[in-house]
Amino acid sequence: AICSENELYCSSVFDQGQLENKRNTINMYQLPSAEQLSVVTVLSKLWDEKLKYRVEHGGLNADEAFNFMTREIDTFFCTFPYQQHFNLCADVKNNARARDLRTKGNEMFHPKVKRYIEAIKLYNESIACSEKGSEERAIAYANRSMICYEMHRYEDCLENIRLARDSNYPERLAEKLKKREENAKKALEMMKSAGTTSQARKDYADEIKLSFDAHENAPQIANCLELRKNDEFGRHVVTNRQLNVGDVVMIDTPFVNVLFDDLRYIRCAFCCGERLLTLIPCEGCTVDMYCSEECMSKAYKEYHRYECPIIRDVRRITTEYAWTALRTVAKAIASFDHDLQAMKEHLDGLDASKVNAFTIDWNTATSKDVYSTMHVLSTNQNLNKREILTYEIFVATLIHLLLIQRTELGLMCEANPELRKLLFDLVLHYLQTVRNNTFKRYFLKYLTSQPSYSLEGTGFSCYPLISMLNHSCAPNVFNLPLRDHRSAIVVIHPVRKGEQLFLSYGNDHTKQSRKERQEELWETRGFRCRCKACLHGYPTLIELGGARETYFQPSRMLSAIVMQETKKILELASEMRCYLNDHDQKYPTYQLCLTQMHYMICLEKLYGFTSDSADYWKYCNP
Ligand SMILES: C[S@@+](CC[C@H](N)C(=O)[O-])C[C@H]1O[C@@H](n2cnc3c(N)ncnc32)[C@H](O)[C@@H]1O
Repeated sequence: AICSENELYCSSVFDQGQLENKRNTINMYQLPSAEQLSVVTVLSKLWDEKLKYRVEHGGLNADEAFNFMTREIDTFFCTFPYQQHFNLCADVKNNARARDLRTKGNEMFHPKVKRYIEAIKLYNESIACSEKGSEERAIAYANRSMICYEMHRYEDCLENIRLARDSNYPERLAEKLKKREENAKKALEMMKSAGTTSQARKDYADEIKLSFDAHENAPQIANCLELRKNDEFGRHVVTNRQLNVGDVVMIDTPFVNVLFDDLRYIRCAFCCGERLLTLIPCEGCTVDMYCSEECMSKAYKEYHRYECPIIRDVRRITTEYAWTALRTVAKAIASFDHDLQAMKEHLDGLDASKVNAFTIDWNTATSKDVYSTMHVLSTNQNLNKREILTYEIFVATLIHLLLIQRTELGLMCEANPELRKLLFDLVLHYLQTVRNNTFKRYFLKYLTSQPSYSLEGTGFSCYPLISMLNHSCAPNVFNLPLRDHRSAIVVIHPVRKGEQLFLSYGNDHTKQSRKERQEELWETRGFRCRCKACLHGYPTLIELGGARETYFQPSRMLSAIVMQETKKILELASEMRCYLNDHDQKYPTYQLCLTQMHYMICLEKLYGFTSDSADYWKYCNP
């Protein structure tokens, strides 16, 4: 209903061409759904009617414009029926919906269909929607055990049987479950005596380590790295010794991590591990699922108590950037033992010019110290287009209202306007830092159609140390997400003593033209790139002579590497490393660029997340 109402609303305000323009203007937020679009369209109307005219014709300076926009948006929320318009409502468990989802799962499980992975995802959603201790939940667990059995995952099958019983599995069906349990135990015994295991077998390299001694105050940084500052790049990291391809110079732990929506019923919301056969639900919302009670309790303690009552609405109507900002606020408040006043005093005394991830002593750092390094990340607010800033104020106002209305923060701020304002400032601040300092994490997803793997996003992460690295469209280091949540910075192009380390923020000269990169970085991150590739006009891979198919079919390129055993990939990576070190002066050539890409894929396979799905498909249809 909201979609058609919204389209109706839009068509009364804009013609189709204008509407397209609005969508494009804010396309860096990658707004895919009609519900998210409705935020943009409401905002567009507001922007066109009031803000744009005043901001552009009112002769307002930056501060005045900011205050004017904040006031106007505030007034808008006081008068506009936004609750109905955005269909905002508390997230409650719903057994009828859980039953519907389970029925759809059963259709996927049917012997003629056998789409087990789809069935499991539907059962997981059904479990997330069902009430605690309900028959709906118990049956969904039992159905999941049935699929585990079919996939020869007997330990997971037994775990689901246990979960079903704990959730009051109905007596009338108990016999069926008992039989399955006996069969699973027998099959497991047989496997054990045959020396095989029913669970997925993993083939990974040993844990990655720093290639040099660590900094005295920071065990996660090689002691050759130094933080500098200049007008051109702001803060940046240089090396005081030569670095070669393969050197590992940082291993950073993200301050926040969010999982993308399409993985919600496949991976743990806290540790991001792929656990689709045994996920358990948060009891407060229908959004997050976890691999264990331990992850669930850590998530709740670290951030979820503030997210739980609002996350479904926030996810529905905003974007990944907004969820990441919300999580940052929640984690920040938790770092101060949920004492907003203490947090305010800390922030009032914080000298942002003196604090960063290189100045604190990580050996003794408290959660407040770590939080401070996040708080001082750059925002580029001065460079932001006014329209983007308006969008951010709009989303911050919406999230702030939801936090006040539905979480314990409402009570904390009730009698204290200063704390209420602090909360708004924090949401807006993190919306801006997140856009500037967030990095996408990847995993190798199994593709049944090839069969092979492709690199897919798992979610967003924001790091204290990695955020000090600037961008280059021809980067010399690579951000490698590790399986334990952390990320390693690995050299992919030799860096001479005194030179700066550069990451790619996702815009590489091999894939995009200079114009495309410049525009995208300006739109999404708010800066004009002045890297070597932009200054010297480095060509794309296709311009360098690459065959179109090789480039546009990365999965084929991947399969040759990724389907190999770990030992073989280690050998390949070693050969590639030598080639990249020996020929760096010739960069960029087709062979060097391609080898660099292949080298990064080897690292992903050796140290990153790989989809477990490869192990399931032989028992079912894609
Ligand atoms: C993740 S932060 C990097 C650290 C940042 N220099 C600082 O002082 O906090 C990203 C910001 O650094 C600046 N930056 C990064 N790469 C750049 C580049 N190639 N050219 C110009 N500015 C860049 C931009 O302001 C960008 O928004």
